[in-house]
Amino acid sequence: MTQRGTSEELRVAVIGTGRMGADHVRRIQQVISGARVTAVVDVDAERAKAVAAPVAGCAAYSDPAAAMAADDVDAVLVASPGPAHEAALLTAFEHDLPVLCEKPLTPDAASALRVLEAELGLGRRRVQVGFMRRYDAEYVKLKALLGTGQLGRPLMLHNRHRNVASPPGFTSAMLISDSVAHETDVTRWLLGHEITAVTVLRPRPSANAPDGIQDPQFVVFETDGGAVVDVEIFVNCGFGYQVQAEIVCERGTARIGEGHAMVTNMAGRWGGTIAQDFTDRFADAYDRELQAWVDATRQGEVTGPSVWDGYAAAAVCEAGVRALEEGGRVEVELVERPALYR
Ligand SMILES: NC(=O)C1=CN([C@@H]2O[C@H](COP(=O)(O)OP(=O)(O)OC[C@H]3O[C@@H](n4cnc5c(N)ncnc54)[C@H](O)[C@@H]3O)[C@@H](O)[C@H]2O)C=CC1
Ligand SMILES: O=C1[C@@H](O)[C@H](O)[C@@H](O)[C@H](O)[C@H]1O
Repeated sequence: MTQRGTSEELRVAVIGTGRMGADHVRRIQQVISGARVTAVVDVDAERAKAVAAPVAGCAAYSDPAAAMAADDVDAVLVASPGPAHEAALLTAFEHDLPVLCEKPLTPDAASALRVLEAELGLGRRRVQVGFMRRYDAEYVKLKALLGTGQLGRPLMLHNRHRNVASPPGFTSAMLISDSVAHETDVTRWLLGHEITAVTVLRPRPSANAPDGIQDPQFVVFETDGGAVVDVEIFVNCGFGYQVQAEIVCERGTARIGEGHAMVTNMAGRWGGTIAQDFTDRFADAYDRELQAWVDATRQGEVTGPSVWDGYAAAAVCEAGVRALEEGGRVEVELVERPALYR
C-alpha cells in the first residue's frame, strides 16, 4: 500500500454522492488530471455503491470517518449537505487530510467559527471552500479589470441570481443561506471589502413559488469600503439559470453573465439559449476549481477561498436571514481576522 501523501495521483474520498458529489466524482475521473477517487461516502449506502461501482479501485462507505481512516485516501472532497460539513471537516483535521468543502462551509457563524478555531489549532490552512465563481472566466476577467484601477473606485454592485425552480424542501431562509451565499463571497472577493450590514426587501411572492416561500427577495449589503450591493434572488423564475453582475465605479461600469454561447438568426427572429442550471452555467468553473485544488494539494499547498471566507459568508448569511425574518437592517458581526487568513 502506498503511504499517505506520497502517491503520484491524489487519492480522493468524496463525501456525499448526491448531485454535486456524483458530478465531482465524474469530474475527477474523467475531466481533470492528477487525482482519482478511491472512496465515496453516503449515508445512503446504496447511492454510494452505485456511484463507486463504475470507478476502478473505489470503495463505498456509509460512514465518513471510516473512509477518512483508510490508507488509500490522501484528501477529502465534502459534498454532503451544509449541516454535515462541520463533522466531516473536524474528522478530516484529525486525520490531517486536506479538504475541498462545498459551500457553505457550515450553515451558521457559530459552527463556522468552530471550524476556523480547529484549523487555527493546526497552525496551517487545510481547507479550500467551494465558492466556484472565483474560477469562472467572466468573474476572473471582472476581478482582473478592477485590479487595473482603470474603472476607479467601485461604488455599487448589482447582482441577479435566478434558478429555474427550487428543489423540494427549499425554504425562504435558504434563498439567502444556500443561494445568496455565492454573492456574499463574490462581493467580498471582487471588492476586497467586508460586508457590514444586510437588509432584505420582500416583493409579493411569485405565483410560481412553492406555498409559503418568499421568492423572490431583494437583498442589500453595505460594505466597510462604502459600497452598496444589491442581489435579486429568484429561485423559481421558470425560464433559466442566470447569474449576472454589474459593477458601477467612479469612471465606468462592467457587466458579466449575459453571454450566450450562440446567437441564431432565423425566420425573421434572432435569439440564443439560456443555461438551465448551475452544472451547465458553471461547468468550466467547477473543472478549474477542482484542478486548482488538486494541483495545490499535490504541492502541499492550500489556495482558493479559505475558512475565513467561509466564516464571513456564514456570518453575512445569518444576518441576512435575521433581516428577512425580523425586518430592518441587521449588522454583521465578525471576530478579528486571524493572521493565518490575512
Ligand atoms: N457550488 C455550487 O454551485 C453548488 C454547491 N452545492 C453544495 O453541495 C453540497 C451538496 O449539495 P447537493 O449535491 O445539491 O445535495 P444532494 O442532496 O443532491 O446530495 C447530498 C448527498 O449527501 C448525502 N448525505 C447526507 N448527509 C450525509 C453525511 N453526513 N455524510 C455523507 N453523506 C451524507 C445524502 O444522502 C445525499 O446523497 C451542499 O453543500 C450544497 O450547498 C449544491 C449545488 C450547487
Ligand atoms: O450553490 C448552488 C445551490 O446550492 C443553490 O441552491 C443555487 O441557488 C445556486 O445557484 C447554486 O450555485
